[in-house]
Amino acid sequence: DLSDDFYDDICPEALPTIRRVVEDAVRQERRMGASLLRLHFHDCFVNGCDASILLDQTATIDSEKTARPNNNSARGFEVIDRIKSEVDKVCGRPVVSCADILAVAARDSVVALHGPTWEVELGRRDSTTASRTTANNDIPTPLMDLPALIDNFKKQGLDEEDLVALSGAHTLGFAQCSTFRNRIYSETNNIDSTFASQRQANCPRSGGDSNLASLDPTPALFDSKYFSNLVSKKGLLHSDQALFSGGETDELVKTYSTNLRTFSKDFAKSMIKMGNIKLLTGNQGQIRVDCKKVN
Ligand code: HEM
Ligand SMILES: [Ca+2]
Repeated sequence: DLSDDFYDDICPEALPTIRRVVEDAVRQERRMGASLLRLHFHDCFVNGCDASILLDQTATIDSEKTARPNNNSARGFEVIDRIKSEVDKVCGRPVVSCADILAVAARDSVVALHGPTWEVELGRRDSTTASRTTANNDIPTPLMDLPALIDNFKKQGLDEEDLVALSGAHTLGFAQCSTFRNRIYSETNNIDSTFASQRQANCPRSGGDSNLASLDPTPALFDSKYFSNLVSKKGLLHSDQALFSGGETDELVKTYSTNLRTFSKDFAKSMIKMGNIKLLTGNQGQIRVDCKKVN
């Protein structure tokens, strides 16, 4: 249903415009690349990649923005709005969907932070609904163990290799103290003790909930440090370390920890797969004029 040349005839300037705005935003704040990548993930895991995450709360819209995984956490919405208005301007009319913008912005963000590129399949349409409940239920939590993560991804049609490769997105960006406090204070087995005390310095037992720590040592560079960190028991989230904790994904983590080329190739492949979860196409849904609301 999708094709990589979907906008070539109707608006050839669409993709270069998205890239320009993303590059601009990442130049101003490198973390924005991570945030945009995560938005696409949180969109796709809730009823497919249909830009449902962008809808604001109304009498009829059950906004996902305040769901637990997104509230005070998901960011980059203003950049998406800027992209949408520039793209609609250059195209002369609203022909590019918000869901496609999220998918392309995620790819361009990875590229801007020196990661791999891939062809984004295009032609997604935007939803007319959102679901806070589904966001709460279907987006994985940082407290999950390996079997729960595998199960969670399986429900989206993604396998264990996708889980490991896509978790490698945590080579970019930051997490708040509240998401890893339990790990650095209460876990003893599978955590490097020096790493735990270093992280405790900026994440007290109580308070400082939103203090940030980077998910790997190089949060603005797409590299394999996330995986080498896991091998040395320095994963920040419980769910990160779960991928290297004596289970069936250990071998793949080890492979990625020393092989950026393999990780990059598999990441790109799994991003395409994630970007194809349960899409609206053809005349389903709509092309929103304003990504924040239904037409
Ligand atoms: C495997 C299950 C996953 C869990 C449990 C998880 C959980 C989390 C948590 C708790 C944070 C920190 C949020 C905060 O403190 O505000 C985070 C950040 C992030 N996640 Fe994940 N995540 C997962 C998979 C993914 C995937 C598949 C992607 C993208 C393909 C992704 C991309 C990111 C990025 C880029 C950040 C940093 C965002 C920023 O700095 O703004 N994550 N994740
Ligand atoms: Ca990194």
